[in-house]
This record gives sequence, C-alpha cells and structure tokens, in this order.
Amino acid sequence: MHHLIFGSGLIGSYIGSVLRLNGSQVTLAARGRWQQRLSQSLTLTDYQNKREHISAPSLLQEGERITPDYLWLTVKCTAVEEASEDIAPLVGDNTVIICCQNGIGSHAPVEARFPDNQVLRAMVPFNVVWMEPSRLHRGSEGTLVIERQQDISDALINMLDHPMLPVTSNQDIEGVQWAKLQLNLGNGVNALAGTPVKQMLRQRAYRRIIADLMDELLAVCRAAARPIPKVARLPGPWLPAVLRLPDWLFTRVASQMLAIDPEVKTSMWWDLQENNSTEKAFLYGAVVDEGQRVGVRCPKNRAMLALLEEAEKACAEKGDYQSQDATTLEKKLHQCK
Ligand SMILES: NC(=O)C1=CN([C@@H]2O[C@H](COP(=O)(O)OP(=O)(O)OC[C@H]3O[C@@H](n4cnc5c(N)ncnc54)[C@H](OP(=O)(O)O)[C@@H]3O)[C@@H](O)[C@H]2O)C=CC1
Ligand SMILES: CC(C)(CO)C(=O)C(=O)O
Repeated sequence: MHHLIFGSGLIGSYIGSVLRLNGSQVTLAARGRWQQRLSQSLTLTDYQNKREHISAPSLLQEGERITPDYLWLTVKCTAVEEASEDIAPLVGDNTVIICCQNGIGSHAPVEARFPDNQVLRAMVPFNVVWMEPSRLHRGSEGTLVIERQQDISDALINMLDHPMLPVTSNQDIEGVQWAKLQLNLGNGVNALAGTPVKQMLRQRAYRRIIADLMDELLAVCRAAARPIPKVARLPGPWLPAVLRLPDWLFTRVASQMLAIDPEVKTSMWWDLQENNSTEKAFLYGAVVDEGQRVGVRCPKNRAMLALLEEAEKACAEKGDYQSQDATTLEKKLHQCK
C-alpha cells in the first residue's frame, strides 16, 4: 500500500513518519521550508518522552506522477480548495483521500472534485511542533479519529496504530469534528493572547472567554439536535463550567488540561506569526453559520471573526499584531450584541 502525504507540514510529516515506522511505503509532497526539513533523517518525540528515529523520507519530485492507494490531505483548511486541483493528477480511480483539517466543512471541495473516490475525514486531537534541527514533537495527548467506512478505516488503523499515534474510527465524524471544534475555539483566544496555551489556561479571564464561546457552540449543537461525542477527558458539555472555576480549583479538577508542554501554542497562533490567513472561517465562522441556520445568535464567535480579521490585517500591513490581555479581550467580546 502506497501513501502520499500532500501538504506535508506539521501534521502530515508526523502521520507520514508514523506510517513509515509501521513499515508502509510513504511519499511526502512538501514545499517551501518543509522540503529542506524533510531532506534529512528525523526524530519523533512526544509529551511522554517517547522517541523514535527514522531515515530521510522520500519526497515527491516536481512533475513526478504517482498514484497512491491513500492520499492524506494535510494542508490548512484555507488551502484545501487550491490543493484539490493540485492533487488531481495524483488521484487514481481507487485512491482513498483522507482530509485531516480542523474545523467544519473544508472537505467539501474535495468531495465535489472527486465524486467517485472515497473521501474520508480524520480528526487530529494533538499538537505537533517542529524543533530544530530535525525533530517532530507531539506536545499533547489524544487519539486520532478516522471516519468509519466499511473495511477502509480498519485497514488504516492497522497501518497507523503505534505507541506514538493511537488511532480509532468513528461513524459520526461530523459530530467528532464539532467536538474538536469546541476545543479549537481556544485557538483564536490563544492567537490573540500571544501566550502559550498552558499560560493562557492558567488565567481565569481567558478561560471565561473560551467558556462563553463554547456555550454558543453548545447552544447551536442543541438546536441542531447534534450530540457532542466525547473526544477529550471531560465531556464537551461540562467544559464551560470547568473552565469558569477559580484558578485554585481549576488546577485540581482539570489538571489533565494543563498536562501539555509549557511552550505549546495553537496552530492559529503560528498562522498569525507567519503572516498566513487563519482558519477562522472554518472555526468561528462555522459556529456563526450553523447558528444562523438553526436560529441561535452567536455574537461572541462573530466578534472573534472580526478580531482575527483585524489581527490578520495588522500582520499583512505592519508585520505584527497587538496581543490582547484577558480583561481587554473579555470587554471587547462583552460589547458585542
Ligand atoms: N499543527 C498542529 O498542531 C495541529 C494542526 N491541526 C490541523 O491540521 C491541519 C494541517 O495543519 P498543519 O500541519 O499545522 O499545517 P502546516 O502549515 O504545518 O502544513 C501544511 C503544509 O501544506 C503546504 N501546502 C499548502 N497548500 C499546498 C499545495 N497546494 N501544494 C503543496 N503544498 C501545500 C503548506 O505550504 P505553505 O506553508 O507554503 O502554504 C504547508 O507546508 C490544519 O487544519 C490544522 O488546523 C490539527 C491539530 C493540531
Ligand atoms: C491540538 C490543538 C487543539 C492545539 O494545539 C489544535 O488543534 C491546534 O493547534 O490547532
């Protein structure tokens, strides 16, 4: 079985490396700095101090045509539409495409472009960072969830499952994605706060903001009669109350939420640092749109869209954006009706 990882950055390179550790044939399609990063042997580490070494991967050369059995699409949501055109010459009649994006709805252009192929979605719950000179580090816990589809997902689980990458499948991948989206509502707060996730979660005012955003998502899901599957240690509907606890109690009740590397920042923080457009439309925008569909107002998620838009604009114009302390950010969100 031949796997192609298309858009091999943090998540793609990690998944591709684990597939190789398990003996699969893997080609990585990378661009920019990732071509140089992946031209050498790699070390994989995780938050539990596990460590593996692996030889330099095989990179897809310009103009090279292969027809993989599995194509893992690991670009950002904002790049999926363009990438679905770029992958067309590489998708054979039997190629299974696995979309690995955060948020809701980004797989739609892939399904539209390849109506005769199996298109599955996967939910990545953990954080991956690059550490110079040649290390991919998984900074938090979680089990990768692949959309359950006849025997394909079982085959994928067999090829992927590894102590460095627990994996399972779920038929209700849309529900799983909403559950992950609930957790990702912290991404924009983290990006605007400009501090590591651990430091952000230690401040109750930031946690209250995330809880307010989650309340809106939960109200939308209730109105849409969409149950939220459990994808973290605590059930999603409990999280807002837990996040609002005073610091002394939160650190006891939710110690697992703080069991992350002290330097972990969310992918949206990285997007702003690197002056890329963020995935805000697929996170906050998805909550607002679904809210509109089911008649639930989501002013705070809408406000996050506007604040992130402002930050992206500042990055494009001045190369940087103003980080927001928790009190200021909370005030701004409360002003939105
Ligand atoms: N990073 C993390 O820890 C986590 C990320 N996720 C989600 O996983 C998804 C992937 O994120 P992540 O791995 O961080 O993203 P990265 O930016 O690290 O990797 C994506 C790569 O795809 C490349 N790319 C984009 N378009 C194309 C194209 N048309 N042809 C070839 N290469 C292309 C990008 O290049 P370029 O930069 O030049 O555009 C980039 O190198 C996102 O939806 C993210 O939200 C989920 C959980 C955790
Ligand atoms: C794992 C998590 C929630 C935080 O790193 C993430 O999905 C992201 O950074 O986008």
